[in-house]
Amino acid sequence: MSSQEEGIIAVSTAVGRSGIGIVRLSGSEKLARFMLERMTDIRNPSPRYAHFSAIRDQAGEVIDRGVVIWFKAPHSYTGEDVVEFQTHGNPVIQNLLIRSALLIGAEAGLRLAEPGEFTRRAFENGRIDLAQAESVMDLINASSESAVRAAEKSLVGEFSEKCRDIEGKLIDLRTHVEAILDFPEEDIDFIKEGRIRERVDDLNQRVGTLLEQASQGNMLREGVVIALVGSPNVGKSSLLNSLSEREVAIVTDIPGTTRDIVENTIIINGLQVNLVDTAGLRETADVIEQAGIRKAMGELSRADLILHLEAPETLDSQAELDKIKHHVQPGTKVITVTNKIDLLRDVPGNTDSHVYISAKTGEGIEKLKTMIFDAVGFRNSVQGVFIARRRHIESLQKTKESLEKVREYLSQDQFFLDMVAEELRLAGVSMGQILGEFTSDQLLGKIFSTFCIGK
Ligand SMILES: Nc1nc2c(c(=O)[nH]1)N(C=O)[C@@H](CNc1ccc(C(=O)N[C@@H](CCC(=O)O)C(=O)O)cc1)CN2
Ligand SMILES: Nc1nc2c(ncn2[C@@H]2O[C@H](COP(=O)(O)OP(=O)(O)OP(=O)(O)O)[C@@H](O)[C@H]2O)c(=O)[nH]1
Repeated sequence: MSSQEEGIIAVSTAVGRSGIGIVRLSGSEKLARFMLERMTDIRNPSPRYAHFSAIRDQAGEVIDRGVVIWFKAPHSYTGEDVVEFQTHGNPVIQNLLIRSALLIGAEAGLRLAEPGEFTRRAFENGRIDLAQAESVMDLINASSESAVRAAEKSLVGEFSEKCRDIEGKLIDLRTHVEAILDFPEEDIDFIKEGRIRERVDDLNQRVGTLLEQASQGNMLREGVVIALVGSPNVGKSSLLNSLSEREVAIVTDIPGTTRDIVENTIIINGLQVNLVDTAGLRETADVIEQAGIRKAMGELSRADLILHLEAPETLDSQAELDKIKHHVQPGTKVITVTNKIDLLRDVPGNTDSHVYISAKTGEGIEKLKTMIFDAVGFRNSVQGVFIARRRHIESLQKTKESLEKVREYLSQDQFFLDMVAEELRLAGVSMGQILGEFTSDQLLGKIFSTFCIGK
């Protein structure tokens, strides 16, 4: 286990006042013991024992009394020696503690941690792979219960395990193919009887399933953007509330209530939906409103779906819809929603792109949810969703492309086994990239720099 020369320290809990706040440091055993001796009254530290002790500054003055835990390498989060100072949650205490720790420990190689550096060390020490490291941050940022569950699965390594399994199978298969290349007479049946084909198909299917689960996971992570189009008073805020798992918007009967709320995030059955309310997009001379409009326009261009909301008394919003369509990607799906059907005597039947609802009574809301999920490709019934990132999806797609190429080679009467082997190698490399096996320092830097300090 490569223990680094430098030790790092940071506040690991949210900065602010709270019941308890944790400052932690990670480094060599020598540093950990030295810091414990200088900053606490603990004389015989036991690993993983919650010592209650005074925590002292460089002059021996008590800063606070709290729980101090020493995690002895390799049994810690980073795989190095870790010391946690669990104090009262006050930023003044934490600053004092860190300042003293740096004064005491700088010569022994202690410095402030950079964002994500604890987790980066955990990765570099082989405690977790890159996909797991990324899921730590995804877990912290998860905004729905489904996203938390999916991130937790990735963090314990369920996603990584599937990737590693596929990577291993790709290597086995390539090794086999290369052996045949070297000794053609050895296992010609392997090719003739199509057993190689079987294994490629099996792998392709596994990658496909994983790609589906990862895509769902990425949607849980990033959410989707929905543009809401509709005349004043059609019931946008009411719709938002009935779609949402909690009350979000203010409902009034004064037209124009939502004028300056241009964005709203709601959770629908675990999916984070960023709703851009285009009511705010009316032409205006107001500078502040214009700024809000520009922001909304930026969001709009990424819209995955347009919800076009009408009410029986305002079936005239076609022009507005046409205007919005100019600002989104061509081909963005549109669902027309007629609200307030509780006021109608006859309600027309739903179609694939038109649904009749009442935000007031809740009628049609479930149907609308289903239509939204269909339109954006979210299936909250998919089992075993892992939190995943675009980076992972791209790697899985590359693996799939390579496997498709192999299938194509194999379907020809004559093919070159070395080309098959090479494509299998490429497929394996793509899988390894998910786990961080061949990741450049530059990419690692980029990934960990988006973490918070102390993580
Ligand atoms: N107080 C505290 N809570 C925390 C963390 C922490 O660092 N400190 N974590 C930080 O993110 C998370 C938990 N992550 C952790 C991961 C591994 C180990 C650890 O000591 N692992 C040892 C022992 C395992 C065992 O006893 O079974 C090991 O893996 O060998 C600790 C925390 C969330 N809660
Ligand atoms: N009968 C009936 N009234 C509704 C329904 N949905 C909303 N309303 C009423 O319509 C009025 C406007 O609803 P809001 O949700 O504030 O409409 P809005 O589109 O957000 O309005 P602005 O943002 O102000 O343009 C309120 O009085 C609601 O109670 C519905 O399904 N049936």
